[in-house]
Amino acid sequence: MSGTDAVMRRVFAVREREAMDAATEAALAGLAARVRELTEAVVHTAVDPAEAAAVAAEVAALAARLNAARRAEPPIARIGGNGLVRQLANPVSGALNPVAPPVEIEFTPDGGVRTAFTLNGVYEGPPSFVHGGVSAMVLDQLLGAAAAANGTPGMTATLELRYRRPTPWGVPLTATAKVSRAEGRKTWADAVIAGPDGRTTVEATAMFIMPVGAHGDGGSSGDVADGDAPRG
Ligand SMILES: CCCCCCCC/C=C\CCCCCCCC(=O)SCCNC(=O)CCNC(=O)[C@H](O)C(C)(C)COP(=O)(O)OP(=O)(O)OC[C@H]1O[C@@H](n2cnc3c(N)ncnc32)[C@H](O)[C@@H]1OP(=O)(O)O
Repeated sequence: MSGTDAVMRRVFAVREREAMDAATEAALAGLAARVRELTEAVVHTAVDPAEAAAVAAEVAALAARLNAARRAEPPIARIGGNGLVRQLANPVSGALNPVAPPVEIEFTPDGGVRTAFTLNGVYEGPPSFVHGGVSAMVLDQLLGAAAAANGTPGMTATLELRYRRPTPWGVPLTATAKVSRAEGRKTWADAVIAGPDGRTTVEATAMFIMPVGAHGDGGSSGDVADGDAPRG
């Protein structure tokens, strides 16, 4: 069992949530994808006020249909049979969360992580560019995944950002992250986002700390971290 698996067992399996079956997961991922389209349509629509009000009433009715059966907490899925879980509604990478772009993170052979993604106008900050807080959110997740890939996951303790150039929305972006150092409960990692021309737009450095409860003292941190478990 890897170090990450061990932490996952201690931290994420603490509070039992009912795991979702694959068929429900696929159906809800499809729903979330349509809601992303809806959100994008809401941001860009130029319909008249009466039409906007009519659509609002339909959307309210749809929310009521979904609320007819509610989970108390966001959904998880089990990985294998050993208590490991994956958070399906993570706000960065969760396929079941319409707020997530989603950013799909791959683990690379060099021990780091990478992703190729596009952010649409929903994530605009300065006109025609991505909101800096959205870039920070993507980088926090990516850096956290790099720490996990290194077998030394943790909670974000510090996150430092250097915005070198504006990040455009609506074009293909790439991002990578890798651990630079791990010492005791602390792990440092670096990440960058690059535009379509390959030039860096944002650089980030983070330090993650593994909570004491997750460090084999038999206790628990009492809650589920907002990470998304590595696939597989
Ligand atoms: C947990 C396991 C996760 C597992 C994940 C597995 C799979 C993942 C897969 C896929 C990717 C996941 C991607 C996730 C991405 C998103 C992550 C987030 O958004 S996390 C939410 C935001 N962060 C918080 O809310 C933290 C809030 N803070 C805390 O919970 C604590 O402060 C914590 C755990 C960070 C530290 O608490 P203490 O009680 O363990 O720390 P003390 O024992 O006081 O200090 C230990 C050492 O660390 C330093 N330290 C503590 N906090 C520091 C800080 N904020 N900055 C700098 N140094 C700090 C101290 O000075 C001390 O240093 P000296 O050993 O004396 O040298």
